[in-house]
Amino acid sequence: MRASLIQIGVNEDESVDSRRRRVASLVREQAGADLVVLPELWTTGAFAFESFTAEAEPLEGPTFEVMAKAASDAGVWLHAGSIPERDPEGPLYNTSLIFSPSGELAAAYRKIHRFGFDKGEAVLMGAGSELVTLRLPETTIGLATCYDLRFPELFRGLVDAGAETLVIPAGWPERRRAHWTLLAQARAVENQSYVLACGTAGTHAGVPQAGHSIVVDPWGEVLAEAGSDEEILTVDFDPTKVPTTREQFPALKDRVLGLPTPRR
Ligand SMILES: O=C(O)CCC(=O)C(=O)O
Repeated sequence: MRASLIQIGVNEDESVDSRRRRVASLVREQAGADLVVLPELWTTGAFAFESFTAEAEPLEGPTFEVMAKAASDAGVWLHAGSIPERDPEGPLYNTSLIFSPSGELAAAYRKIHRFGFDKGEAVLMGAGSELVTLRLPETTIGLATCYDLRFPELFRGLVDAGAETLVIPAGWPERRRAHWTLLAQARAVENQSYVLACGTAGTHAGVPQAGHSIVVDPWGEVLAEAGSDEEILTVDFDPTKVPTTREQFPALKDRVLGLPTPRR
């Protein structure tokens, strides 16, 4: 299976519309890949809090339209990263969109763990509440977004729901790049799954981005890693390695569920 992670740069000197068009043409160039992945909130930048409200769009808004077409033009499964979604009856959400090769919306995932503690995304957006997996022809993907990477229980839930390949768009800052790489490998090893984590390049809202998109196999080996600049990271991987790894080293079967919480 071939995946292309498009690590685009988000810089304020490019309008959201031009970026949409540019990204769509990069997606089209990936014809021949099975799965294409984009970063988190790439229309605005994950740290451009001030733009979230102005640039928020309905699920089936301009990004949806352009990305659905790009997926069908390229004939690829497209994880179109996430958008600031405006729910007509609720708050904004950080929502990932996945399109089939015919341009149909196949899944949407609202980020569960919002980043920022008492500011930014954590106060501007609502929290998703549903785990999302999706069967592709060769693997079942499980969805998570950026800060979610810090919460192993989410990934256990995805594995219980059948996930074999964990796909994680992000706008992870350079300052904590070591955590990004370490956690991507940890999630792969502990869940005996592939991890496809697509970061952002450039600097937006004064926050230098880590880039370093990464693909890790179920044994924890890094198959490919990008640098900090714009880059398309293309990798061929064998999805059958997930069941093989889980069979040959069946640690997931040794989980002890429902451990009592310690007394304080
Ligand atoms: O957890 C981190 O260090 C970064 C998370 C983040 O930037 C995000 O979720 O947007």
